[in-house]
Amino acid sequence: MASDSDIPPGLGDVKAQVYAQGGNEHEWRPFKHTRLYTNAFIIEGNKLLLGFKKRGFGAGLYNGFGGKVEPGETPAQAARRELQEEAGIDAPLEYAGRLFFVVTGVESVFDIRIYVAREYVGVPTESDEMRPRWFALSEDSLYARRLAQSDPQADPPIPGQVAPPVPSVDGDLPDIPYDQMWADDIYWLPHLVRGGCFVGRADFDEGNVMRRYWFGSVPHCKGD
Ligand SMILES: Nc1[nH]c(=O)nc2c1ncn2[C@H]1C[C@H](O)[C@@H](COP(=O)(O)OP(=O)(O)OP(=O)(O)O)O1
Repeated sequence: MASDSDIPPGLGDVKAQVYAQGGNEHEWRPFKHTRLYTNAFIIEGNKLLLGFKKRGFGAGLYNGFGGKVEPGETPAQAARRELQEEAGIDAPLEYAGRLFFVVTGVESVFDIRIYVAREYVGVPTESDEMRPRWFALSEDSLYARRLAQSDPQADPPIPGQVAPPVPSVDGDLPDIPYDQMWADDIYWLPHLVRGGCFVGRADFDEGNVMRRYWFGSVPHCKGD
């Protein structure tokens, strides 16, 4: 387990096993305000549903479905509402992790609760904010890309990384578009897909560049 002094400020009292970190020559940025957000991912068999963000923060990138937790809501309630609003579907979302992002030019810090479901009800439907699209979830696409992009000093081997490609039933679906996603996603999405729980922080410079980052796995998923 990472010692308390390794856990980045903002993540609270958490016991985590670090599996990726970088930019340690930089200090973590100080922050004043945090704001709660959600982000939800749907996995169906060997497919992952993402949304192309059409407007607002992160426009032009693929991501899960989510947004701000409104007053009076729990994060779990907000996650379900946002999934309905942005993708037109309902799902039994389960907590998977917590991510903390400090972004240049954004005054409050993103404190994001991540959720996942392996079933859903309804038909994924384009909204004003998001255009849903399925991507292929093969071991090959997840881990080969992660290996290719990871910082060699940071990543201990993860079981499954060198698994041969898994034939996809939906063979014509595109691979997960990590080059059109937030730079942190490649570090934790593979954990989410495998059913793991995680915590992490990244401080961003302009242009989707992580200045300092830290991701760890946690043994039990505890969230609200
Ligand atoms: N570095 C990052 N990596 C990532 O994967 N998701 C991030 C991220 N930084 C922010 N997000 C997510 C959190 C959240 O789901 C979304 C930002 O929320 P939005 O901008 O969609 O919220 P809005 O202000 O539109 O909220 P609503 O109006 O409540 O939908 O982007």
